[in-house]
Amino acid sequence: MPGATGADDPSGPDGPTRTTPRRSAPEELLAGLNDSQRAAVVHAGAPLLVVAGAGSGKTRVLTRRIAWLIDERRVHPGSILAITFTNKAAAEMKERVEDLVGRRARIMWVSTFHSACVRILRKEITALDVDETTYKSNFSIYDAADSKRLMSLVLKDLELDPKRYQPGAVLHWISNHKNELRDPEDAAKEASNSFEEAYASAYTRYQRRLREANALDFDDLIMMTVRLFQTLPDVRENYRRRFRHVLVDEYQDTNHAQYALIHQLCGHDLERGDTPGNEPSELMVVGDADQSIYAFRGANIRNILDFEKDFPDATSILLEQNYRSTQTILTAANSVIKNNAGRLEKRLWSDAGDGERIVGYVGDDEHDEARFVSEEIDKLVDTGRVKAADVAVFYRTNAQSRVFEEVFIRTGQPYKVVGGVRFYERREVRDALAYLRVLVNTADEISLRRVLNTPKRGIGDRAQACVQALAERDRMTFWEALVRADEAPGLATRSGKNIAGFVALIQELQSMVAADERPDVILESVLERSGYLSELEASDDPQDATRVENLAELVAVAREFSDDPQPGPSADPADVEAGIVAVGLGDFLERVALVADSDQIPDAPDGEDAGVVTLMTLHTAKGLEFPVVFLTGLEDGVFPHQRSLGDQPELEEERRLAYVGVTRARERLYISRAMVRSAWGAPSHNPASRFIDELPVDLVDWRRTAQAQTRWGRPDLAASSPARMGAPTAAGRRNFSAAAARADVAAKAKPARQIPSLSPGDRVLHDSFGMGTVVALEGAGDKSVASIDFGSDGVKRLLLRYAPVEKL
Ligand SMILES: Nc1ncnc2c1ncn2[C@@H]1O[C@H](COP(=O)(O)OP(=O)(O)OP(=O)(O)O)[C@@H](O)[C@H]1O
Ligand SMILES: [Mg+2]
Repeated sequence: MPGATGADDPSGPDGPTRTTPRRSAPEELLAGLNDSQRAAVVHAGAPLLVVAGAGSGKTRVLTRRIAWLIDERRVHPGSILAITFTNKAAAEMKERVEDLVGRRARIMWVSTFHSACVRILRKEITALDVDETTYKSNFSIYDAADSKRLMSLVLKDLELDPKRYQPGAVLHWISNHKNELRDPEDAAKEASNSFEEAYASAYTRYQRRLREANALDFDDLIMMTVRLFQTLPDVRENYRRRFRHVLVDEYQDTNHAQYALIHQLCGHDLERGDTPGNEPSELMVVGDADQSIYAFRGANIRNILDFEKDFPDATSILLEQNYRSTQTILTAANSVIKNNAGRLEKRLWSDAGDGERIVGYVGDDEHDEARFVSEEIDKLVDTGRVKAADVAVFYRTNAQSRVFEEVFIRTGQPYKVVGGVRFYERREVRDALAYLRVLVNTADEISLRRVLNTPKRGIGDRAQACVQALAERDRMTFWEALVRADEAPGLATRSGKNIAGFVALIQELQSMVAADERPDVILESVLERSGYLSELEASDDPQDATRVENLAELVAVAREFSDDPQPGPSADPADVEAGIVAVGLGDFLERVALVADSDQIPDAPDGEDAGVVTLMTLHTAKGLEFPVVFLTGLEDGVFPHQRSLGDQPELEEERRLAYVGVTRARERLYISRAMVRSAWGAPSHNPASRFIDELPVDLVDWRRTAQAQTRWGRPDLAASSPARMGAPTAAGRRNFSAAAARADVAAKAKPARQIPSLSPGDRVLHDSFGMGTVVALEGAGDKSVASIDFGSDGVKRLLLRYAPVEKL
């Protein structure tokens, strides 16, 4: 009887008393758990590792164990520390425990590593000596933007060339050191070239300025807590005595500093040996090495692989039944992840039945893909068995949300973007649009001021105040005053020069507008000539890479606008009738303003609206589950991400991300990709993601494949001859240019048929013969011939250059 295990546990501060009224019977706490799960819930003593694949109930077990500790083992809730990966997950866990054991659970610590450390440091930091002084307990916490501003000052102090030493890059380097618990001295010792020496001196100075500002950055929170425990054994002992139970969810994503923190808390004082009261705290960690997706933030998959080495007396429990997904979804996930080397094979199974097949779709472009997703959601909701809130749309990078947002805005489908700022609210998108607004309207002072010193070009607040004074004195606009800045009293010569440079930049760009240059071309020039783009590109900060992606997305929006001329939203009906279209920069801004405005509709509050579809990146999706999941943008170069294509470890991390994505789905999984996707420059034609190739063919029901496009493509695409553009029919008028221009783009982008690289045994899809298996190959390059077995159609020898076959 499992309940007996914990009944005599003496570790809780309350002792093994039986007088407290019990809220749940032991059987209630163990209901709905299988034997291995029960074993994990009731386990007492040695460190416990629960390793198991997605959806096997790790989080459920962790939550139940907390309830079990409180209810059955009489552990005081205040002596429990549970660590989750996000604050949202923490809130949910707390709520669930409260449901089980009542309000007394309120005082327990369920939080992220960062929040737990803040709480500890607020109390203890005054005791910690930091370079012969101390922090005050009301320290500030610097977010990424604050840290960056501070680093810019540091680099200026050190007279480091801002072109060679980007604040983001230096911070990223420092962050890596902090995650490894290396202080500035350690970093300096390790520096192997003058570049790193400069970084190390920036690190030293950055820490000093943080301390002077009584501020800590995010990584400091963990590092300082570890240092606190290392240097002040008394303080550490207090926390060891306090937290008799430490539980960590998503353990695979802890980095070294977090790992060290857990060790500090759960170790025991060797000097005192096995004396009473010196027992180590009970530790339980749960995780799945296959879901480790934060290596870029220093997460160390070894932490989970080495757990048994680090804690020699540890107990491991394996969970093998998946309760989340259908067998089809699970088989798909397993067959993707098994392509990673050096992992422990898991036998995850589900008795939820095979369920629906996976649905696949190949869009002409990303709009077609988004349209498919949106229509499919409508259909599902119409059946009455699925609510919009059951549906999640996942993508690899934030920028990809834009196309989905636009289609949902158009169709009136409420949606929320989780863990990301909506596209048109993003700082870089607003900056870029502010530049364009200035070009069209220099009187737009807000936009002008927004871009005046963005990127930094040495036009500070003082200089701006001088220009402002001139504008007021001579009653002109701020822009006019900028043009005549040399007359501004008190303006430093250097600032004057910088202002003149800015004015010249804007005037030069304005001449493009006057020459009716395409908005996308203007936007690209803005980003390049202003130095905005190069600053982001030179940065090592992953956030800046995201910004570059978002700007690429905005350029794509502008290019589409230019390629797809339509009457302006507020055009005169007579102009519309005459087919006059809006193509200028002003028209573009008008169109964007309207989309961006509907973008401001507030999110429906969580859980209150069954009609809201959830959009999020794959990284944000960790730990969650949805009845219906759309996994989009499955293209090599998108997902797996471009960066990872030539790099095995990075590619494996992308594959784990794919595993996370697939395993979020409970009942239905959709996978999709686009033939042509717009980003910088020409639309790119990405091959199918290798993760699609890794799925078993028979599990996917392709609603539309790459080849099918020519046969069953939309009629507007088939009729893509430019000659038809001039003579729209009345019915087709509103959209004629859209379809024609898009078809034109698609046609231009489609290269001559690519010869698929095949090997015997590969499954292929042929336009007329359907599914087949490659049996032999001969010849090379243009002369490659494949013998393909099409079942009842027999074996055919096909010249691959012409054969409409696609590798599956
Ligand atoms: N024994 C069980 N009986 C029925 N349902 C269960 C059982 N164990 C877990 N579940 C359900 O299965 C789903 C997945 O559980 P949970 O989220 O705890 O898995 P997990 O291992 O933490 O997954 P992930 O690796 O994605 O974080 C949840 O809906 C949970 O309620
Ligand atoms: Mg979980």
